[in-house]
Amino acid sequence: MRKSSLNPQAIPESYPPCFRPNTQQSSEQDVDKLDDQENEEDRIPVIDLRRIDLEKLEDACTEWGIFRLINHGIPLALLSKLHEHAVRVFEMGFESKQTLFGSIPTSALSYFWGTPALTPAGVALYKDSNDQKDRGIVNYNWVEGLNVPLSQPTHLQLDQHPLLRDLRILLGEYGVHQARVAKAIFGAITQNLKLREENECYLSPSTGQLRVYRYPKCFYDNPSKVWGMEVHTDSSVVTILNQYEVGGLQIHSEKDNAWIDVKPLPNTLLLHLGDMMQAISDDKYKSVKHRVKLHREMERISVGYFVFPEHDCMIRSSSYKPFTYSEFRAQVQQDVKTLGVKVGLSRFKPNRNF
Ligand SMILES: O=C(O)CCC(=O)C(=O)O
Ligand SMILES: [Fe+2]
Repeated sequence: MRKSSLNPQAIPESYPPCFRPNTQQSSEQDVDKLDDQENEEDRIPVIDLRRIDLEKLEDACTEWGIFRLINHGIPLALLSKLHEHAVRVFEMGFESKQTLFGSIPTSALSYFWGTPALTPAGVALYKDSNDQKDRGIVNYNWVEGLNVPLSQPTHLQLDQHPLLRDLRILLGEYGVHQARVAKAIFGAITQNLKLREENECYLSPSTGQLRVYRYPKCFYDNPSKVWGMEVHTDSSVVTILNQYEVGGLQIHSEKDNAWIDVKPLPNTLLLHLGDMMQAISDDKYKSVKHRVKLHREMERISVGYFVFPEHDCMIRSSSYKPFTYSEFRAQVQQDVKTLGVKVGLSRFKPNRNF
């Protein structure tokens, strides 16, 4: 697997212009927040997928909202081919990527940058604003991404683009594994939470989607002002993340009231609980807050799998008004457009007036 084998001259050409060096520099110099904290003990729980320990899983869900998964059964060769193809796609010139992806239906694959918020059609969603300055360099999330809905085999629409077609085929294969892993974990959580059979619609594999991200090297001279991805919680039931070998992900530990670096460990996946899981569990489990920091010297590739409830499945709990995932998503979209941020579950508290 290539860590950072790109020709340094070629890098800026493939970056969106505002992530390139010398586009816009801040006046302040700042301490470097980018260095990994070495030697810190790793306390994130580990769940063995071959033999799920229900008690350990319950502790991980209530205390952390995130855990590592080992023995996930995904072939290493698939993981490394996926990485290699992703690097090659992102390495293309920025303008070429825009032209290429502009010619492909977003239902098959879409390219975005500057924000992880997308419309249901896979198009980047920004705050409504007449003022382009609102989208200054520090307001962007320093990330480029590919969004791939897994519901239909759409690689046939990519026949004109062998690299993308091959990437889509690999993602299809990876998606099958991700759905298997999510189902196994959700099954175990169902037992722990004693959910009833009528709650089967809480996890719908047909809603699965993959995101492939590239976080650029940070050329900005004030890195503490910019994030690869700003603090957020995921809207999903669960998210499964592969951060390969370059770290950057940080989670917020409610217990310690502190940010913790999530170090990459070889052949290990991370599972986050999302907002829908928080609601399903009646706030017993928490949707974990997380963010991604950048590196000066290294790019970072990660792949996330997100799975949701059936869109019209009613989520009932004593902590929130009954709502469907479609309603939740529509509210998030409206908040991102009008406020620039996701408000999330608190919108659905029983006594909340909008
Ligand atoms: O790239 C990562 O490590 C995290 C991505 C993420 O948090 C997201 O897509 O919601
Ligand atoms: Fe996330």
